[in-house]
Amino acid sequence: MIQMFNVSKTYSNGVKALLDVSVRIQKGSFVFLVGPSGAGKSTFIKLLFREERPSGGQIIFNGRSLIRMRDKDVPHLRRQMGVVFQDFRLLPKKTVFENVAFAMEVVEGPVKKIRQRVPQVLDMVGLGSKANLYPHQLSGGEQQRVSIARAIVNDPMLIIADEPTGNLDPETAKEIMDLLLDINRRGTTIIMATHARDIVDSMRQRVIAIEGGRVVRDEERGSYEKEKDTET
Ligand SMILES: Nc1ncnc2c1ncn2[C@@H]1O[C@H](COP(=O)(O)OP(=O)(O)OP(=O)(O)O)[C@@H](O)[C@H]1O
Repeated sequence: MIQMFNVSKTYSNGVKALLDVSVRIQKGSFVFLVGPSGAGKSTFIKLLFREERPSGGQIIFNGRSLIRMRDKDVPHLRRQMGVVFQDFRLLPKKTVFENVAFAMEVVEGPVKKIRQRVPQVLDMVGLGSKANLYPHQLSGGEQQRVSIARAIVNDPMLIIADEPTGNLDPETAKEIMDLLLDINRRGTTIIMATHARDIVDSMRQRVIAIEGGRVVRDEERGSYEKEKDTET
């Protein structure tokens, strides 16, 4: 579903955030993106979302080149993706229902479908009874559930999550991971950038490690850090 060929990104200030990155991500997979602060994880994610353009190389999403894609086609691209951030990014003056409905309104979903779909998705993330509350009336974990509901409401092919558990305690983080895994099992591809070593080590999914802008490790059932060589 995603192919990156020799992708590099140099920002206008000369910082080389990514260098010669080539990866292929299959539809339906769950991928962790790990690496130290400043390694290039967020840049990787921004390129997929076409928030940034690469300086070199090629990116294919669902058969289409993100390099050649015209700006007017970017909203259509983004409709196929849901994004989840560390800081939730909910609209504070809208209720839970309205926050999720808003994501459908911006893509001009019909009112009838919105009324049907939003409660369905809120039930799925375990917030069926909190539809009329405002974000400040929710716990951090609940706010992240709203942001996940918003990310999946338009039934995207891909969820991109940038440190989704970064602001949550370990138990709540685990619940959020169970929810993401559940969404993945229903067929949605998930790419998650994280510093959460315990989560990565317990889930044993594909791990792409980036350091200094380069992919230094790519393992099918990987761990947060390179496992020590047991041979002597
Ligand atoms: N808009 C920008 N302009 C200039 N340099 C940038 C910009 N965004 C990121 N960088 C630089 O690019 C490099 C990679 O940053 P990036 O945010 O991709 O790292 P990261 O792995 O996501 O880090 P973190 O784990 O801290 O979020 C860093 O050196 C950063 O300072």
